[in-house]
Amino acid sequence: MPSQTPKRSSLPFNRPSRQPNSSIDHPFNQNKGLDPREEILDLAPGGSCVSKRLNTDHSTSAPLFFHFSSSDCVNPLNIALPQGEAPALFVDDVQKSFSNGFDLKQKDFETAVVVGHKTYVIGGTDELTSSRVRIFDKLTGEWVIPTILGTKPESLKGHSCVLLNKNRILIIKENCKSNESVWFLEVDTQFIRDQKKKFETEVVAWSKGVIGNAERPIVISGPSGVGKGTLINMLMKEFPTMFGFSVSHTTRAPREKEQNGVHYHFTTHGVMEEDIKSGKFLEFAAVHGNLYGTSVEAVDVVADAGKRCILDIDVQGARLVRASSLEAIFIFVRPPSFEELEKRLRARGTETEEQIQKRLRNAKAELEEGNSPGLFDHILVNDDIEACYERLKNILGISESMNAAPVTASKVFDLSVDLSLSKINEKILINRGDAEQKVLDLSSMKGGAPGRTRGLDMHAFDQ
Ligand SMILES: Nc1ncnc2c1ncn2[C@@H]1O[C@H](COP(=O)(O)OP(=O)(O)OP(=O)(O)O)[C@@H](O)[C@H]1O
Ligand SMILES: Nc1nc2c(ncn2[C@@H]2O[C@H](COP(=O)(O)O)[C@@H](O)[C@H]2O)c(=O)[nH]1
Repeated sequence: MPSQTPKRSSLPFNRPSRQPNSSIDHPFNQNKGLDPREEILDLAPGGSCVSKRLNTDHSTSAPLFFHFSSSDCVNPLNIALPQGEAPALFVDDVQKSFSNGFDLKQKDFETAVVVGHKTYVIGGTDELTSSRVRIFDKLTGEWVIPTILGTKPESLKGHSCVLLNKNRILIIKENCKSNESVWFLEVDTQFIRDQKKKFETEVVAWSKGVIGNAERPIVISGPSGVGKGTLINMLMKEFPTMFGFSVSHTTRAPREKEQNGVHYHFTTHGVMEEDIKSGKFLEFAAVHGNLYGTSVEAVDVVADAGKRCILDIDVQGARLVRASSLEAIFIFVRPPSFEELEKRLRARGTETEEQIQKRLRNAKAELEEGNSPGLFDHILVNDDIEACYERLKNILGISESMNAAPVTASKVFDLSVDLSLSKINEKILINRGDAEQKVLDLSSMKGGAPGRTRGLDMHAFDQ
């Protein structure tokens, strides 16, 4: 993959490429983040609801602890909890009645969290199974393997969990850097409820937590040939550390000089349809006779690189993203006239006459759609390219001086083994054995599965 964004003049088309090691932020979530009517955490101050493996030494008989010590973490077994120390249960025990107390067994790398009548068991006994998810349904007495959406953590060997607002489980990975440690498993958010209807199965979805304040992604739409790609390339060239391009999938054939994985992920109808069915796409649409779509991963890659994500998608796709709550800024680019649009499309020389006619027919409908109330936040007329680019930068609130400014990265901590968590309102206290306690602040949390959960802050306890 080339390490440079192709220069505008170097390609007969101007679709930007993804810049390796550049980025943006965010995935969206289809449930528009948390429902503002719901509290993120509903425990009384000082309450805790923690599930963790007590000992991370794989070679020893380490018991798995489930703590039931608040109303937020339902005790499905109706065990009378003693004052003080919480009871220790084990994953294998979940399906038993527990009428005679607790059977103590070892299970490495597994934790369990109870949500209503379901117990979510996260992890397994080895590297391969360490991020699997199983559900024990107390009503049916059966184990269920759910459909799992989103990008899962590579390995969860050693982790602690806490239930948030009865709809998502916060998982802190042990023994890694803080920027890799925060994960969410959504179990009953609006997104999960929608997906359950679609898949007609149990569904859970992973979402990686992003520490720091990522800027809103940018969706740029407009008719073919209007200059979207040209403007995006200018932005990425001037601000290479600030923006990253969401590389779409398409079933159209590559143009000369277009590279797979850089300008598009070129694929076939069959493969793309399968991927759509399995929930890999944030949005997709049939455009000019081909399928185009933005995968969840395409946006995540940019977010993970710490950059602001730019999506170049058609109006149908913009509508879907608007509904999905990516919480993006939506910009529609118009040509100064229809004649000028046709001139640019022909001058680009990338389409056959038949394709140009099709694109021009579709442009008429898109120009109408661009006026739809509530869809686009900004309309840009691309007359003179330099003037239009200046207006785009104004919309995004950026100036040349920002280019020199260092990217402010959140401080990264090492998270040791043997963590324990407690939650106090919207803050999670991370106890790290002898090391300094950390606080994970969820009060500005946004986004969520199937993409990233953003707006998190982690700092030392006394800050
Ligand atoms: N303001 C402008 N004035 C004149 N030509 C322009 C202007 N903006 C872009 N162009 C040219 O118009 C052609 C189409 O631009 P571009 O490829 O960026 O369009 P696009 O909107 O990304 O198209 P598509 O949706 O098909 O990818 C290119 O050859 C580009 O150099
Ligand atoms: N809905 C989506 N539309 C997309 C996506 N990627 C590109 N596009 C739009 O398709 C047309 C044609 O692009 P071209 O590269 O064949 O000229 C253009 O309007 C793009 O904005 C996508 O992922 N989803």
